[in-house]
Amino acid sequence: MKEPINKKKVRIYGAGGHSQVIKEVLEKNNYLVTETFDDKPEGVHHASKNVSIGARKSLANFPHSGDPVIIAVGINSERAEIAEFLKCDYEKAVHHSAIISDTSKIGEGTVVFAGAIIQPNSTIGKHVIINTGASVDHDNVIGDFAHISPKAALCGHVEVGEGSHVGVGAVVIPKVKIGKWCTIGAGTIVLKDVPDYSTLVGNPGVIIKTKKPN
Ligand SMILES: CC(=O)SCCNC(=O)CCNC(=O)[C@H](O)C(C)(C)COP(=O)(O)OP(=O)(O)OC[C@H]1O[C@@H](n2cnc3c(N)ncnc32)[C@H](O)[C@@H]1OP(=O)(O)O
Repeated sequence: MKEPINKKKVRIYGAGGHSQVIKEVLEKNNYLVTETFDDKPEGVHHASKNVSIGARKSLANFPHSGDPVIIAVGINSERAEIAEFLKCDYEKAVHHSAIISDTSKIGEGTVVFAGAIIQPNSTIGKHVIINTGASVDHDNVIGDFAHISPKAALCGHVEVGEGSHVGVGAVVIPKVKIGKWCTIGAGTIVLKDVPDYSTLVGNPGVIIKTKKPN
C-alpha cells in the first residue's frame, strides 16, 4: 500500500489503553504510526494492530534507529526503565485542544492530552504524562517520568519530583514540593511538602506509606 505523503513518522512503544490515546493524538496531528511495540502480550489493547515484540527480550535486535519513538506505558517506573535501554530519538504528542504557554518547556517523549493546560514559565521533564484536563499552573517544575492524572490541579510554583504520580482530581496548593517517586491518591488535597517515595491520600493529604526503591 502506498504511504500517504507529508506525514511525520513515529513509532509507539506500548500497546495498551494509554497507547490508544497517544496514537489518536498523533494521528490527529498528521503523524503516521509506522510501528507499535510491546513487551507484554497480555497488556495489549484489543484495538492495537500488528504489534511487534519490544526490546526487553532482545535489545540487540531492536531497531533503535529509525522513526522517533513515544514510550506509551502508563506506569512511571516502567517508562523510566524502557527509556534507559532504548537508544532512540523521541517525539512529543500534544493534543490540539491542550493550551501550553509559549514560555513553558516540554521535554522529549512527553505527552499532553485533551484539554490540559500548562501556564507560563513551567518546565515539564522528559517522558511525562500530562493527562486529560490536567491543570499545571505557572512556574511549575515537573520531573522526568512524572504523571499528572486527569483533572489534577497544580497551583503556581508547585514542584513534582521524578517519577511521581499525581492521581486523578488531586489538588496541590501553591509552592508545595512533591518529592520523587511519590504517589498522590485520587482526590487528595496536598497542603504541604511531600517527602520522596511517599504515598499520600485524603483531605488534608496524609502519608499512608513510604516505599524505598528496590
Ligand atoms: C486515564 C487514567 O486512568 S489515569 C490513572 C489515574 N489513576 C489514579 O488516579 C489512581 C490513584 N490511586 C489511588 O488513589 C490509590 O487508591 C492509591 C495508589 C493512593 C492507594 O492504593 P494502595 O496502595 O493499593 O492502597 P489501598 O487501596 O490498600 O488503600 C490504603 C488505605 O488508603 C485509603 N485510600 C486509598 N486511596 C485513597 C484516596 N485516593 N483517597 C482517600 N483514601 C484512600 C484506603 O481506603 C485504605 O484505607 P484503610 O486502610 O482505612 O482501609
